[in-house]
Amino acid sequence: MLKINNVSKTYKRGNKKALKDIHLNIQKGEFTALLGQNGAGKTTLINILGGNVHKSTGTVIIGDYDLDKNPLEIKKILSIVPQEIGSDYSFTLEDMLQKQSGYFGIKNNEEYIDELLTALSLQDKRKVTMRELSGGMKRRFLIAKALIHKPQLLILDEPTAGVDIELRQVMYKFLNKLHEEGTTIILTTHYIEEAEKLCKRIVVIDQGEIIADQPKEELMKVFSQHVTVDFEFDYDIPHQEIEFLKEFSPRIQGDRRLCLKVEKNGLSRLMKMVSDQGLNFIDVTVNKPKLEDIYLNLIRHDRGDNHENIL
Ligand SMILES: Nc1ncnc2c1ncn2[C@@H]1O[C@H](COP(=O)(O)OP(=O)(O)OP(=O)(O)O)[C@@H](O)[C@H]1O
Repeated sequence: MLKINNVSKTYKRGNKKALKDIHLNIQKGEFTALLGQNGAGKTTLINILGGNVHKSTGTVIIGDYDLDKNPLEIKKILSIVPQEIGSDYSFTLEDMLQKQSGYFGIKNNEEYIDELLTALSLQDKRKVTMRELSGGMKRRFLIAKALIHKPQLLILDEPTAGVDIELRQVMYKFLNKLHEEGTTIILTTHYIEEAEKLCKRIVVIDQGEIIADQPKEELMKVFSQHVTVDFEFDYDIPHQEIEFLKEFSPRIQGDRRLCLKVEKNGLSRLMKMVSDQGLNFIDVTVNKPKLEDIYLNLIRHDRGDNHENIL
């Protein structure tokens, strides 16, 4: 569905290399998360796909079309929900969706407009103008607008930023339904648990490069060889008292919580060491890594950051 080959982008201003030789191949029907810190290059990549930024090198094929040769054909099968909420403020939602249908040459689209507004909990806002919507409603409306021509590939750039939890659930349900119906979806988000919940494949981009690209389950499996063990104390932990735990990358949180990283099969050895040493903790929890931990680990590793340990 999407083939990105050797794509790089250097912005003239500041001679900034925002993307460095990106390769990405996404199959029809996949639901992919594109994760990365601020400034990683996600929006640049999305803007290239949307034809708003010219790539410096490389090729992009969407469906059967080359972005450089058939941009108009691509507009029919790709839709991007942008981060910024800039839209025409003086029309009602219904009017805007009618106009958008007309733009794609679709007539008598009332039924689908109704379906979209209902699925995104906007049915009672159809006669309301954009100006009168809250930020979260505007975001949901942008999704409706992007879907009016039933695109095969939908890219959402942080669709749930600033949307409250309940309405995020409405959006998740809707995105899952689209995925089940066969739409290929790429989602960027800063809510990692959102990617964990929705997406089947995780792509991590850092400083303009793809540093991870794996099915979510595989990524989680590789990293779940390790668990974190948190010991809680009712006194401030002196560093010399935990020197013997050096091999478990100790971190102290808030003076009284000691976090250790341990291989799953090393758990009982750790517990024995702690007990032999007579460490006087009041609580202990064992946590499997979440996607968020894995993601932070990948990014830190890529940057050669290793300031996790305290000893
Ligand atoms: N028009 C531009 N001119 C010059 N540099 C730019 C331009 N747009 C983006 N950049 C730079 O390119 C890099 C990648 O930016 P980009 O907006 O793609 O990141 P991002 O991953 O989308 O970040 P965020 O999560 O904050 O949206 C950043 O260093 C940014 O400062």
